Amino acid sequence: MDKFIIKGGKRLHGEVVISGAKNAAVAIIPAVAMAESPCRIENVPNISDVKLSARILTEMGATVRWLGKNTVEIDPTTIHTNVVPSELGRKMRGSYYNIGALLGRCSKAIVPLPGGCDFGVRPIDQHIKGFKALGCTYSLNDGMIEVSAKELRGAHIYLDMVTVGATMNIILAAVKAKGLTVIENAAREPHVVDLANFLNSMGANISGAGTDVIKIRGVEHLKGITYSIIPDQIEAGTYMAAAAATRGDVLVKNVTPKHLESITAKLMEMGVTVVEYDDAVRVRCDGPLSKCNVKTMPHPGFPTDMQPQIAALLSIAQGTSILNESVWENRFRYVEELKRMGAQITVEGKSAIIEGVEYLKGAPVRATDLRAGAAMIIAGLAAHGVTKIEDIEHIQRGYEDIVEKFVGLGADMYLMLDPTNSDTAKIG
Ligand SMILES: CC(=O)N[C@H]1[C@@H](OP(=O)(O)OP(=O)(O)OC[C@H]2O[C@@H](n3ccc(=O)[nH]c3=O)[C@H](O)[C@@H]2O)O[C@H](CO)[C@@H](O)[C@@H]1O
Ligand SMILES: C=C(OP(=O)(O)O)C(=O)O
Repeated sequence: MDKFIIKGGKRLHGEVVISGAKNAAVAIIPAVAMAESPCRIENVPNISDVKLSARILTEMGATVRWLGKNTVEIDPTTIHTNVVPSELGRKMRGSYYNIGALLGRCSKAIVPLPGGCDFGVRPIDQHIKGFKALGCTYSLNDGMIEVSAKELRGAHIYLDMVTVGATMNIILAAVKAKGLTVIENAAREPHVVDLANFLNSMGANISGAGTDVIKIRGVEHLKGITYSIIPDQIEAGTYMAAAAATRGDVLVKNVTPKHLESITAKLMEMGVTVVEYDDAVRVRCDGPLSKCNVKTMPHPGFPTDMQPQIAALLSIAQGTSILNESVWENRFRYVEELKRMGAQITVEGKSAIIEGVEYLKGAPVRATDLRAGAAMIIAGLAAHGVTKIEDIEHIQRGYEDIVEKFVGLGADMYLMLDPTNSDTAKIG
């Protein structure tokens, strides 16, 4: 089993360049299927979820060419099927965006139930409700979702809860539907806006992305374009938290500071200095961290995808902090791992009560999911002694060159390859 080995206690310093946003890329790549000519996508994060998204299109007949590490050219005109291969689609969450994109392309999609991080039940009923409102029929056969329509028609859709996935999937399905679609109670995350900007550049007519009412007027044609994906808010937040945890001084480059405001606000409440520039933030921490209460919320609230990382930080802050998870039923599985390192955390329902300790101690731990893994890295970097992190394939779903980036900041960290693991080569 491949592992990350971290010898803690090094103060991070220097500069780190943030990659493109995973949760934008995994929607934009399937969306290319609707274009009538090739698209070139730039600032694509080189991570396993994105490689899978591209492989799905390749398997469906698209011509996919990587031009270097972070640019991909996709010719969708050769796609010859509306079926997403089950063994690929099941491995990631964002594969569900193939439903909306294939509906837009050919009014029919057969896509496996998606995978992704395990937070308990992750329903997609709001996606289905949206597709039905647009005139689709739906069935589930052998783990494959089948959605089709004779003709997609615009509709007024009220989402029962703020959901990123349903908002983006309905946008995709509605872009070429006849007439006007209105999504109420829409998600406002930066990746929702990025998808809408991408589609509008192709010729779509979407307004209101970034607010809770999004209007989509159907168009007949979408053209191929060149587009650059926004920086990853969560990757940036992870390096910000790591800088704070190690009492470091790090310039986090290629970010949109506006997208980081909720994270910046909490770090500052903890006593960290954060200076914003046009497309960078400098994070410096000299003294002890103070306790702070955090509640995760849909954007512009504090992102749930930063919840484990902030827990690692609060574990070594002075005083008792309350961390409340309001998006997912069960996103505290990593707490048992942090406790192996000496963290004092009690979970009560959807809250974690964190009593800060003076320092954590290195230990063998598991990355129970993607951001849980990021939290283990932050804890390991700040801890006394050596931390060995297993199940790192979760981390590689969402962080490009994570070892190289942390080593560039002065971390003592390396990837220990398991020679018997044949998947290692594929992660790349
Ligand atoms: C690939 C991707 O972009 N993943 C992100 C996306 O996941 P994902 O799109 O799966 O998350 P949602 O925003 O849809 O889920 C938010 C909440 O709504 C509930 N819900 C959602 C859909 C639905 O049909 N029914 C329903 O009940 C979920 O159980 C959850 O409690 O947004 C989450 C919330 O920011 C992030 O943690 C994930 O990183
Ligand atoms: C939960 C996440 O991803 P996914 O929805 O792809 O599992 C995440 O990015 O933190």
